[in-house]
Parts: sequence; structure tokens; C-alpha cells
Amino acid sequence: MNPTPKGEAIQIVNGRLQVPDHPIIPFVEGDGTGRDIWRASVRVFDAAVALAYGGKRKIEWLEVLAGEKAFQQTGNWLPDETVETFQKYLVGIKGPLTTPVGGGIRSLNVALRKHLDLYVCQRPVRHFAGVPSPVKHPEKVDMVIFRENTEDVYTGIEYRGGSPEAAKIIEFLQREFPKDFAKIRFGTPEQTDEFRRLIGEEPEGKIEVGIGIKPISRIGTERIMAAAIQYAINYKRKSITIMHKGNIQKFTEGAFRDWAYEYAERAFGDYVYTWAQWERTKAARGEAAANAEQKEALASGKILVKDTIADIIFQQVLTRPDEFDVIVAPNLNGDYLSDALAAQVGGIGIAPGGNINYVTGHAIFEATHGTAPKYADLDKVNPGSVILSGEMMLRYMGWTEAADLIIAGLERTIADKTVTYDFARLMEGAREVKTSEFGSLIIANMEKIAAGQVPHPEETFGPEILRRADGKVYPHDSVGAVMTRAVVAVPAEASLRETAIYMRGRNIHSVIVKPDASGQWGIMTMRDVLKKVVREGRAVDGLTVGDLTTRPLLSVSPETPITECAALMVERNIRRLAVVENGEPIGIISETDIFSYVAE
Ligand SMILES: NC(=O)C1=CN([C@@H]2O[C@H](COP(=O)(O)OP(=O)(O)OC[C@H]3O[C@@H](n4cnc5c(N)ncnc54)[C@H](OP(=O)(O)O)[C@@H]3O)[C@@H](O)[C@H]2O)C=CC1
Ligand SMILES: O=C(O)CCC(=O)C(=O)O
Ligand SMILES: [Mg+2]
Repeated sequence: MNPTPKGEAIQIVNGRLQVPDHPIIPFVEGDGTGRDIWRASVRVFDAAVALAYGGKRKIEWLEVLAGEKAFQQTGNWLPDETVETFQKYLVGIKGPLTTPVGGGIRSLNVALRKHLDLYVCQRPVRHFAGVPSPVKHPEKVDMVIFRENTEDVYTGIEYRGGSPEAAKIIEFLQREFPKDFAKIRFGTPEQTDEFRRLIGEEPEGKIEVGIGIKPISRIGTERIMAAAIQYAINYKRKSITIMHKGNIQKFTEGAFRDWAYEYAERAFGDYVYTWAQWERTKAARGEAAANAEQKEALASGKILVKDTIADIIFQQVLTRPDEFDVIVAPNLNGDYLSDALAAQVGGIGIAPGGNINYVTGHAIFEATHGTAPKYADLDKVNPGSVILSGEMMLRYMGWTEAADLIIAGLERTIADKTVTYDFARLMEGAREVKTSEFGSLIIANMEKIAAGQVPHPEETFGPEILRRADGKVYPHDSVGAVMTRAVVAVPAEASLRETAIYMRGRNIHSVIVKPDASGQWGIMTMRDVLKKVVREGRAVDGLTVGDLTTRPLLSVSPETPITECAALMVERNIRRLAVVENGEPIGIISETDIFSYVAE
């Protein structure tokens, strides 16, 4: 390990991350393609931070060893020091690490998640304009997988067929649960040999049955569900789908579904409406009453919590992607689904993730893909997944400006059709570039965007979600503590129809309108559409958001006491206000936010 760099540790105080200007962030470069990818990615992270904060902030990187490099240098695949360093510094990032199939070491990736109890594997899946995709409407894919990250068959309690351990478990089942033992198809030498004879093979007089154990707990289910619901509330997501194979695995995945529903209703009843509620109402008062209840709940802004069985979900996310938003899954289902969904938006080269414990604050960000060994050291693969994992890390730290810049630089680079082999092979007119070149182009584009030399790509592509207040702490009874922190900003030229479709899809009632020539931000609300278009009988086509925008923004600061804000809203007869800090909108405060505060 390198000597500890100058800088300070990120800490968590009263459940909030405290990020110094020079945080020490441990990283593992990873095996295989990890080396090329890390070299390109770290340059992008450093450039984004430097451009966003003009030298005031800087990440002090601390390399820690894991995988092949660790084994070569220390004889240990995952040195204790690595785990301790991630423990100490709270937030880190890693490249992929190799796991052999059928034997050898257990996964180091999984070991790290378990050591730090990183119970959330958060994998956003969204489409970047211009990225090639095998589906017709990749832009409809905007989902976030919340994969439970510490339980399930991923726990790794397994016994090799023919081993004394497997024999012991089988004997135990035979003795204590004979009915269940009888379900093992080849659990006795007689059963095994009978089939061997049938296919003309010699009997062997022995059994070889591998045994795996799948633990799924109530508390483990509740904490992943809590993270998913909180995310859906914070980011105005409209539904949460529980993915499970509970029809077959009744007491593990079936229980996962039931516990998730129960918890959602118990802990977040004011925010969600569940299909379990719908079923109960249907049983008591009929289907029409259940439908009416659901309709009313969703109209009031509640998030729909539903479930889907794990096999059919793979078809539904392809054929009806707009019906899926946040997806909560047990460990293995989430693993499968994240690779499959990545394909819909351009593949695993652009699939980021974060392993997070929202209680302790520990987090290690990493790509969804593995080491892709056939491409190792060829400077060929797409570094996009690690770059976007770093973008998630910066957002988690509250360094939103740097994160935004990475997204903008990446979007511009893709829009320019300068891409790595995986996109180039599917994109007409693309110029294939190396891993390192792709990183350099993102940096060059970020520099131009920061200097205002090229339009920010989001200005061309429509709605942008501003998350300027992520990670900031405001006084308990102030607007900042209860406001909605994700602000949807659109350019005034955006079409009204497209914006209305976007707002309806996400159940949002207002959008912030980007500054006009005088630098003033504006707002357009659902009510403006009713008042200025529908009531007046105007045709929607041809109208832009700018036609309905109110400028300047009527706003409050995040420090405004909630009582004062409520008085202003009542006095002016308005339902929502922008929250502005240093001249920039950082949130929206609505009647519903204030009502939730009162209810809590
Ligand atoms: N978190 C982790 O560290 C993970 C580690 N692994 C480990 O990685 C090793 C290899 O696993 P494997 O199943 O081959 O899966 P990989 O994800 O490593 O690679 C599978 C295929 O995905 C494509 N791919 C992967 N990374 C990129 C990239 N950066 N840019 C473009 N395309 C990419 C390539 O497709 P194509 O051939 O079409 O070009 C590649 O052949 C295993 O030991 C596995 O256990 C796996 C997943 C996660
Ligand atoms: O640890 C590994 O090797 C594979 C892990 C994996 O595929 C994942 O977590 O998505
Ligand atoms: Mg995987």
C-alpha cells in the first residue's frame, strides 16, 4: 500500500456525511481490464473536481490492494489492511476482481460487501442519447435496481457434492426431515444407480449432490426496502417493483415479497400504496373499490409498490419498460437483472453501481461488469461504467457539480460519436477510440463545457435533474430539511407536450425553467397548464415551456423556517415554492412536503 496521502477522512455525523475538501478515498484498480479502466477514469474524476471547484477541493487517492495485485505483492488476495482502510475512510471505489468458477477463492467483491455490511447494491440504468441499443425505445428505460447485497445464495454457504459436509447435511435431512429428503432426486445411491442403468452406465454406488443454503431475513429485507422507498421519495419516482421467485421459493423469496410489502405499509404508509392493500380491499369490498382506492392514492402522489415474479420481469422490462421505475430484488435476481437491463441501454460498458450502507455511511462504488480478461491491457474497453460509478460516488459525497460535469462530458463525447469498440461496432459513423482516448475526450469536453465553449448537452436533450443540495444539512425545522432535493430543470424552448409527458410519467407537479438572457430562473407548474392552456382552450402543439413560465422565481432560502414558508404560501395562495441558494435553485418545497413534516 502507498503511504497515506495528505487529506482527511470522510465521516458520518448524525446520519449525514461530512466530506472535507481534501477527502482521502481508497481505491482498488482491479484485475484484467480494471487497470486500463482505472487509469482513464481517475483522470476524469480529478479533472471534473478541479474544473468544478477551481482547486478548492481535491480527492487524495489512496491505493489499496485486492485481487491478483494483492496476491502477487503480499500473498494474500484481500489483505486485512485493505478492509480496514475502506472501514476507516468510509467511501471508496474499486475495479472488478476475478472470481474463479467451480473452485478456488470465494468472491473478493462479495467479501468486501460483507465485511462492510454494504447491504444496498444500487444500480441505475438509464439511456444516454446516441448510445446504440438493441431495443426500439431505449430512452424509456430509466430504472434503478436496489439489489439486496448481503444475503441469499450469494452468502456462499455451499458444500461440494461428495464432500463430508454435504453428506452430513444430507444425513441430517434424512433423519430429521424425511419428507424433504425424499424431494432430493438423486439423494441415495439406489436412485442414482437406477438412472445410470437406464442410460446404460455402470452403477457407482455413491451420491454426489452439492448443497447450497439460501438465507433471507426479515430485517435484511426491510433495510433494502427502506433504502429503495427513501430513494423513490427523494427522487420523485412513481413505482417500486419487488422482483421475486416467491411462487417456488416460498419462505425465502416469497417472504421477501411479503416482508417488503408489510414494511412499506408500516414504515412508509403515508408515502406508498401497495398491491397488498389493493388485494385486501378487493377481498373486502370488490375490485372496483380496490381500483378506485389505488387511483385516488396515486393521484395524491403516493408511490405504487407492486411485485413481479422473477422470470416474467425479464420480458416485461423489455416490452413495457415505462412500467418499471425502482426495482427491489434479492441478491441473485438483482445480479441477473442488472446485466440484462444494461443491455437495453447500450451494454455493460456503461453500467455503474454503488454498494452502500445508508446507516453507517460506508460505500464502495464499482461497475456492474467484471474483469473481461480477454481485453486485459489492450487499452480497448469502455471505461464508462467505472466513470459513472465515480459520478455516483461524487453525488453521494454531495459534490454534485463535479458529478454533473462528468455526465455532461460523457454525453458530449458520445454525441460526437467518439466511442470505444463496444459502441463503435453498433453505431453508424462512429470513430473507435481507445480506453485512454475516451477518458481524454471526456476531459476535453468537460473543459469546453465548463468554459462555456460548447452547449451543455442536457440543454439539447431536455430535462436535467439538478441535485445541488445532495449531502447538505439544514436546520431541523427549516425548509432545507423537508424540501424535495431533486429539481427537474428544462430549457424554455422545450416542447410543452414532451415536458407534460415527462411530468406525468414521473408524477411531478412543476419544473424549473432554465435562466433566460437576463439570468433569471423560472417555474412552470401543472396548474399553469390547466390555467393557461386547458381553461383557455389553446392547442398544445407548438407551445413551449417558455410560453407558460413565470419569472422571476418566487423563492425561499433553505434556512427559512417552515412556519414562515407556510405563511407565505397561504398568503400568496401558491402550492409550491422554489428553494434558492446562491442564486441557484436547489429544491422545491410544496404543500405535500410541509404536510409530511407535520405528520412526522
Ligand atoms: N464486481 C466485480 O468485480 C465483478 C467481477 N466479475 C468477475 O469478472 C470475471 C469475468 O466475468 P465475465 O462473466 O466474463 O463478465 P465480464 O463482465 O467481465 O465480461 C463479459 C463481457 O462483457 C463485455 N464487457 C465487460 N466489460 C466491458 C467494458 N468495460 N466495456 C465493454 N464491454 C465490456 C465484454 O463483451 P464482448 O465480449 O461482447 O465485447 C465481455 O466479454 C469473472 O471472474 C467474474 O467473476 C464479474 C462481474 C462483477
Ligand atoms: O464477484 C464476482 O465475481 C461476481 C459478482 C457479480 O457478478 C456482481 O456482483 O454483479
Ligand atoms: Mg453480476
